[in-house]
Amino acid sequence: MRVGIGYDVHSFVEGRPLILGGVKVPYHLGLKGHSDADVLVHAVMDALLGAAGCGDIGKHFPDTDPQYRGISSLVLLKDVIAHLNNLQWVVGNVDAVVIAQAPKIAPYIEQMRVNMAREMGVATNLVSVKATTTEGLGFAGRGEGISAQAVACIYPATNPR
Ligand SMILES: Nc1ccn([C@@H]2O[C@H](COP(=O)(O)O)[C@@H](O)[C@H]2O)c(=O)n1
Ligand SMILES: C[C@@]1(CO)OP(=O)(O)OP(=O)(O)OC[C@H]1O
Repeated sequence: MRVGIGYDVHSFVEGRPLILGGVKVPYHLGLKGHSDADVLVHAVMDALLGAAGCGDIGKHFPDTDPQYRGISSLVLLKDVIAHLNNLQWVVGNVDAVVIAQAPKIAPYIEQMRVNMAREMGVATNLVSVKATTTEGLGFAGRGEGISAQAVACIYPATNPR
């Protein structure tokens, strides 16, 4: 069994949708990025890649490559899983936290779990998403952006538990 950690931050901008866990969350601001800037999926991918010792998303999907401009991060997540499966790793579970002062994301968390679990080919109960504010402190508290942290556990395909 191996574990990995992921962390990502994106700043708010006007004129883009806010995509978290593949869900379009209603809000007057979106996140800035080369892809759809889905900070939650990015943290999850980095945790998975880290567990397998395979670097990070910037290595696999460079933000200088036009093919990733505006891409859904769920597509990239599916690619990360294919990469891990090729190396004979299977996902045990993922746990993540979204750190945002606003908007309130609790109503959308179940759909985020469903979306990510579908792309990962695992049961929804193996994908956990939580949310917290920072009680007004720091960049998240000032409403400048959103961060996400994730941990992932992977197993050898030959010994999945
Ligand atoms: N962007 C967020 C932040 C938090 N939540 C939910 O609210 C609960 C209370 O958050 P605190 O930071 O005050 O502890 C938290 O447990 C989340 O369920 C949210 O939905 N969206
Ligand atoms: C996801 C990628 C894809 O080009 O672009 P961004 O949306 O800018 O996201 P970031 O978290 O900066 O990671 C880099 C890239 O892999």
